[in-house]
Amino acid sequence: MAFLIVFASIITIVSLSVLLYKKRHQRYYDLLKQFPSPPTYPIVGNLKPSHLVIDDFMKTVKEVTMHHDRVIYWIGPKPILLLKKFDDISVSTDIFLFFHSFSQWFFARYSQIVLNQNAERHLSKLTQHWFGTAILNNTFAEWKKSRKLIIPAFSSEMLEKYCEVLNRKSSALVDKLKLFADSGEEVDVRKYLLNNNIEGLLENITGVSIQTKEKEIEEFGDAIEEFILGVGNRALSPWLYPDAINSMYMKLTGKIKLVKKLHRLPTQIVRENLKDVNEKYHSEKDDSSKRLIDLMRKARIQDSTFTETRLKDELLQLTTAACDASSMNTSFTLLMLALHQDAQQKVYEEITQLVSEHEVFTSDHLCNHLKYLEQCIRETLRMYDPAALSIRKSQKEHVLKDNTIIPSDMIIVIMFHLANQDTALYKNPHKWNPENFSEQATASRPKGSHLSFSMGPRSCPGYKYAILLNKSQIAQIIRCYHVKTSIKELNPDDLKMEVAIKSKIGYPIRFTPRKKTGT
Ligand code: HEM
Repeated sequence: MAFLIVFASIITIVSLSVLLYKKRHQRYYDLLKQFPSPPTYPIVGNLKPSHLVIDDFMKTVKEVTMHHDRVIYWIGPKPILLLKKFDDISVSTDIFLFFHSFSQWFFARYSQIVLNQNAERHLSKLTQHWFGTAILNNTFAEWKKSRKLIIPAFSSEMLEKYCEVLNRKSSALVDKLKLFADSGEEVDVRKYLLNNNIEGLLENITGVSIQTKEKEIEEFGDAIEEFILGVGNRALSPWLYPDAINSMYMKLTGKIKLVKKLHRLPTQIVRENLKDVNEKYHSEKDDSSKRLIDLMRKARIQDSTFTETRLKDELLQLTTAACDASSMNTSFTLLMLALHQDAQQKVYEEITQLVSEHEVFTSDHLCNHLKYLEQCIRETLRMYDPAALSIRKSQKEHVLKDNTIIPSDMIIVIMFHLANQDTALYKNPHKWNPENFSEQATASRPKGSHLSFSMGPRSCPGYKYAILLNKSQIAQIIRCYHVKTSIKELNPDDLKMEVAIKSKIGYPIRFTPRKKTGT
């Protein structure tokens, strides 16, 4: 009798579990039917061999999303939702949308705005092996702490202080380019910009010049570039997802050396600045400083989860996010100014009206002036996004504006780059036109529709720093040099999409001293 009762109980529990599992997943699969999908094949789903080539990734995304704003793409049995419409993904501050989303939340406990709700990045674990664990790839709870640590270091008050270093570094960059200007040689500027950005950011973070570490900066810059390529490759190679296999692959291919190179400089900086943390902090008696290194010192004392290793990882991830993206944007903007001589002349006139020949740029110049240059920078960001996409996982169901429901537990690829090319927002989205960011044109679009820095809780904390840095570099270069390029135009086929949109043909620029040309 007892046996029968146990047996019946087991059968009931198993049956109920299966039923519940089916019920839960039934809804998931029913909801997927709302979205279009390309024709699928057994086992592989929508995956084709050409889709796994990193250089062709942009073609794949465009091909898959060509006819629909929302598409389900099957990688084998795993569905991924691709979104490219601003309305679906962004957090508009428009009053109508605010009330719309509030009523949705109030009545349905859902929200249609993906970026506002999904703070967890998907595939974060794939980077931890190389990149440590910090703001970009930590768990939700730990990410919140990282963000709290970093945000005050990029407040408006701190940004004003950083401008002196930015201007000094940009001036050093102009001096470096003189070598190429004298020889008349065309040069790919990106590498110089990346190293210049690293030097400036680390000086602003620590308050100490790291100019003496030229070799280490160069090694770090190379490692950042190699790392970004490696992560893109791993994301497109599911067989490398298990850490053990990836580890073996890295050892066999010698990529393990890259990890050492990537961590060497941040480790040195954290060790030099945070050893004897208690004495240093107390002796300085300055607990109001918002410089990142001081915030890190305080965090080290007050919160045991901020170990030396974690702070090193925070520094590594922040520097990587900041310097690579900014160097891409300055490179593309210089290339655009070289291709659009009329815009370059306008930028030059704006600079010469603001400052005299040898006058040093101030924080006021960078923060409050050079509006046309800023339009050129923003338009370049829109067309050549340094962060083209983000991958999130929905934590709960989301109701979109037209009542379509995104299932919970869904991997969502948010295509910032395609959202920035929307014909509903920009008349001629594939043409570089700084007037897209004139005051009038900006006011005519919904607020928050330009997504190059993302929106919502995981948006870029360094966006103002990025604009100031790029303004400082370009203003100083254009004041001294006339820029030209041998490229006739940049076609879609000349571009590739890693995490960033990049030029396959580089960023070749010829610098001619202004006095020689008389312009
Ligand atoms: C042109 C330059 C830049 C662009 C286009 C850019 C773009 C972005 C975007 C789109 C995201 C969010 C990705 C997502 O939603 O998943 C992001 C995140 C981030 N950016 Fe930037 N960024 C730039 C420069 C900077 C700078 C200068 C800094 C620091 C000084 C910085 C630090 C970060 C950090 C730490 C995150 C992660 C935020 C988080 O996960 O909460 N970025 N950036």
